[in-house]
Amino acid sequence: MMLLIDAGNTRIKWAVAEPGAAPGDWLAHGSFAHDDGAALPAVLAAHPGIRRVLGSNVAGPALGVALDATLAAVGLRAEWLASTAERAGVRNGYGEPGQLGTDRWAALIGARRLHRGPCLVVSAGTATTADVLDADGLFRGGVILPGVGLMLRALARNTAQLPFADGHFSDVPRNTADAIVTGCLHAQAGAVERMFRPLAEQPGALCLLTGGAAGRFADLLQVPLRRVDNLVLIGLATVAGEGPQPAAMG
Ligand SMILES: Nc1ncnc2c1ncn2[C@@H]1O[C@H](COP(=O)(O)OP(=O)(O)O)[C@@H](O)[C@H]1O
Ligand SMILES: CC(C)(COP(=O)(O)O)[C@@H](O)C(=O)NCCC(=O)O
Ligand SMILES: [K+]
Repeated sequence: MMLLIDAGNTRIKWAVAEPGAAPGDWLAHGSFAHDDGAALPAVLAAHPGIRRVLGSNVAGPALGVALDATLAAVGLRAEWLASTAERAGVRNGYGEPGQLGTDRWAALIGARRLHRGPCLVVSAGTATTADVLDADGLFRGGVILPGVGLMLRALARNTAQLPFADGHFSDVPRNTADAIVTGCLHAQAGAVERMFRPLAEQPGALCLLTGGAAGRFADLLQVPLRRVDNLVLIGLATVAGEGPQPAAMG
């Protein structure tokens, strides 16, 4: 039994799976806040059969140290994914491969497992990322923008008159809350659709959309779309299926 951990900037997602399980076929899964010190011990207590832990952490070394300490208390040592030049059939086109967020790297690996054609891998979390994956498994590059929640908070924090908006999408907004929410959702959907344009003419091109905020703008996207829960964890499970990590870090 293995534990997969996706530590993002807002929260930590986890899943327990048998080695070799189908993508997304978890025995259990969930999420917890960074400051919820009781959550991981509870997961470990509920699944005493865990023998291997694979993780991605983009939320900083302090969180990694805390997670490592909790795991060490039950005799486990996490293999933290590093972004490398090549892994599980995906080649990393970043100028410096190690600079790529490990959650993006894992999501690309998961996407390659789910779809063999050209793919735009979109992760809507704290930040939104849209990453171009070629049909032959080359990650060409991608974009990072503030996620939906961050965009909304930025407007509320940095203006005198704008509230934290709890509005709805509208074709032509006629109140402040709807104007803000609609603007932020257009920004997200627009970035995705613009990044998809170069792929659109290629046969089998698909946008894979994951992340906690995906539901806020999925319906707006005018691209061939597949929603996937926990694509990062699927990528980590794929890496686990390749055997021991070459360079475990953390
Ligand atoms: N239960 C939830 N807890 C926290 N964020 C949530 C929840 N449900 C949806 N969200 C949205 O999802 C975003 C976090 O998504 P997630 O993919 O977990 O991000 P990250 O990987 O950056 O931690 C939040 O910014 C928020 O907009
Ligand atoms: C872009 C990110 C902040 C996304 O983090 P998330 O929204 O998943 O918490 C993260 O992947 C990251 O810190 N990346 C490092 C820089 C890069 O990928 O180029
Ligand atoms: K993200």
